[in-house]
Amino acid sequence: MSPLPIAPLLAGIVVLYLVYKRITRISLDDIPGPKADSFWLGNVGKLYRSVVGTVDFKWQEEFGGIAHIKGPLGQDMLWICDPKALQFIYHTAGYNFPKAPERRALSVLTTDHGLVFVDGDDHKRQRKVMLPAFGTPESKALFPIFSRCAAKITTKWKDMLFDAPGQTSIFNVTNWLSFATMDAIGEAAFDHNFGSIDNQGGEMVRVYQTLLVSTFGKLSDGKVFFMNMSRFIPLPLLELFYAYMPGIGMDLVKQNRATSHAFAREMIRNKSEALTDGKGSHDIMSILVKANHSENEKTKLSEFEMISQMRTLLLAGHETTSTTLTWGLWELAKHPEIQTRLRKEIHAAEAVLQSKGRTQFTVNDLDSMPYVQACMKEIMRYHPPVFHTQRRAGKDIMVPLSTPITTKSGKVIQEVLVPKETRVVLSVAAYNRDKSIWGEDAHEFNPDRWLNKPDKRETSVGVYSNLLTFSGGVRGCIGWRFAIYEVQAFMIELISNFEFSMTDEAKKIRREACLVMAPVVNDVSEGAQMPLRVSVAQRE
Ligand code: HEM
Repeated sequence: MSPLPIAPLLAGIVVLYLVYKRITRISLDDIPGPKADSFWLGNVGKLYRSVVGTVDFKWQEEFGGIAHIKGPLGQDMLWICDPKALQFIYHTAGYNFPKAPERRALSVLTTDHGLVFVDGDDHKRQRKVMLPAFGTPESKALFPIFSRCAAKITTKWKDMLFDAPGQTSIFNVTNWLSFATMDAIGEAAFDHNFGSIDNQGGEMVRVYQTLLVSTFGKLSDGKVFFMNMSRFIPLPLLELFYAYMPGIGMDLVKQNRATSHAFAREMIRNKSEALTDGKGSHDIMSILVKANHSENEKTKLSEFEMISQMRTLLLAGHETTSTTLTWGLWELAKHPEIQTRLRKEIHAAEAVLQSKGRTQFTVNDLDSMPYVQACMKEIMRYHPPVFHTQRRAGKDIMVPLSTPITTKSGKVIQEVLVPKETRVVLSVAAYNRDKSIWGEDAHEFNPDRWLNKPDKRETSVGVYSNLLTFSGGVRGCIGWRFAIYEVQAFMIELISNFEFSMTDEAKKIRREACLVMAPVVNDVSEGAQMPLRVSVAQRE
């Protein structure tokens, strides 16, 4: 047969196939959503780069719990904050809503092939080895370490304030909290003293301190476009590309990788030797090394996976808690009446402690400080460090909604059929301000809401207190217990000893999207900043 008739025949088949696909495709076109800002970036340019929450809150007000948004070149995406839909995606559907490969490739930059990166069976296997280190008793046992690290800041700041006029000065508290939480993760996870507070830095702090801000802050149009379109590049190729890509932030990524790998290798060697000598310790890494030794070959983690877990813990276990504490101190500086009430509760609990001849709080004492817990929860609700998570539909899947929506064609629907491969942005920021859950004052910072909270909620989302701050389901934050004890230990120590107040610079602070939510005064290039006035607190 001559090739000539074959070409039009093939072209005809392709056209027919495309028409067939177009006709039979599941369409999201009837779901209301914002108009795309541009064809090149759709809605995601604004969503990823605006002050955290501003776009989410607007869409939540306008479209409710779900909106059809556009990615680059007209790609269909969904933006979701509806409680039932989130509950379904995180919990019920589980691995049917995996992470998208283009997002996983980004996490390789900072955490290699650790728990944040892996999916499916690999994720199940890694999580099984990790879980024993993050139970309730294991996390509670870390409380004294957190209190000790917090007390180091007290000693340092009191020394610095001793000679300051009026015993008051302006500190960039975010730096100090970053040092302290680095020391805390060092001791808790590796039984290692980074000495960050003592040295006000050190190599490990240097390679972590501005990592997320320099790598993911102020994304250019090109980066936003590439990050989304890279879904069409096979994952191994994409990883290779990122590994050699030059650019702002990439030098730091490479230094971070080299430094943290060297540290991780040494730690794993030490822990394994200690285990062989019968001298196992109780830090997270020792528990992991032990769990990994006793597992059978098929479920074991490789050396590279162990190194990856250490990088994962260093980043996930330090950046998020220091960010939470930073935003918390900002809110307390903005609300002196809340700060004073908090301090009174802590001082009263300290008096009881002393009357019993004790000097250190334990986890059990936290029950006697309900306002500390209420403030911590409100900080976590109001300023979730991880403000979006993203997933892709692994198959065509029906997602239920708590609140029905009216489609563009006028139908009222209570579930949405999500086509396979659709990228979904799950808005932690918007869910945490949902008025149907938190009440009409959801946009106000009000710790009292936790003290007057009704017992029953309709749909419980998230691993902790119906907040989405730690995500939920099969990929919920593994370190949430660790985090709540760490944040409380720091709050108790710092509020007991210091008074925080606003500065003119702090009034300009905005919530910058840098993968986590960083406080920025002027430009991202200046790094995260939280300049607050710090004074020694008075005792009655
Ligand atoms: C306030 C502090 C923290 C916040 C707000 C937070 C938030 C989150 C969120 C939202 C996720 C899910 C991401 C997703 O679904 O895509 C996550 C996952 C994770 N977090 Fe946290 N986290 C915090 C502290 C910690 C700590 C202290 C550790 C460890 C010591 C930790 C380790 C992890 C790990 C390993 C994952 C991956 C879990 C998985 O995929 O199975 N986090 N975290």
